[in-house]
Amino acid sequence: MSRRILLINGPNLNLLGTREPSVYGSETLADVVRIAKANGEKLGVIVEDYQSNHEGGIIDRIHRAKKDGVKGIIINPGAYTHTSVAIRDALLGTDIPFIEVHISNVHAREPFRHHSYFSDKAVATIVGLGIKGYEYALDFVATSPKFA
Ligand SMILES: O=C(O)[C@]1(O)C[C@H](CCCOc2ccccc2)[C@@H](O)[C@H](O)C1
Repeated sequence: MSRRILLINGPNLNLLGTREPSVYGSETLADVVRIAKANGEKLGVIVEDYQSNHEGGIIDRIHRAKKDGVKGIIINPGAYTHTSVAIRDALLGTDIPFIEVHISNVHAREPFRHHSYFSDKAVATIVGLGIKGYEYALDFVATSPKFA
């Protein structure tokens, strides 16, 4: 059975491509998802996607992932990166390994973006590579024994 991978994007990432192209590029979230699903086909994995502007919605989707047999999560928590113990707890509670992705280099931005509630528990954190970061994350999640 194909490995199931869940791609989660947090608040405001639905605005990708519409504002701040110098920071986040001009591609849209639909582009990110389309590319991920296409790459998933090539890699022999199933990519499910979810985006929410609401913390509880993200938490509920993470809870469902365990029941759904998801083997790996790729998450860009958006601004919840810097605030959400609740989403951290949901991820840890599922025992599903995850990779954290940020489009921008958060470490080169405002100080409040330098801390993540996720990085210390992530298998890896990819920052500053634009939407390519999602592709690199998927390549790893799809092939690493850490996500088998
Ligand atoms: O660099 C990233 O991927 C971020 O997770 C993006 C978040 C912002 C989500 C995207 O917000 C947009 C707002 C307007 C236009 C496009 C994106 C930001 O709060 C994090 O610090 C870093």
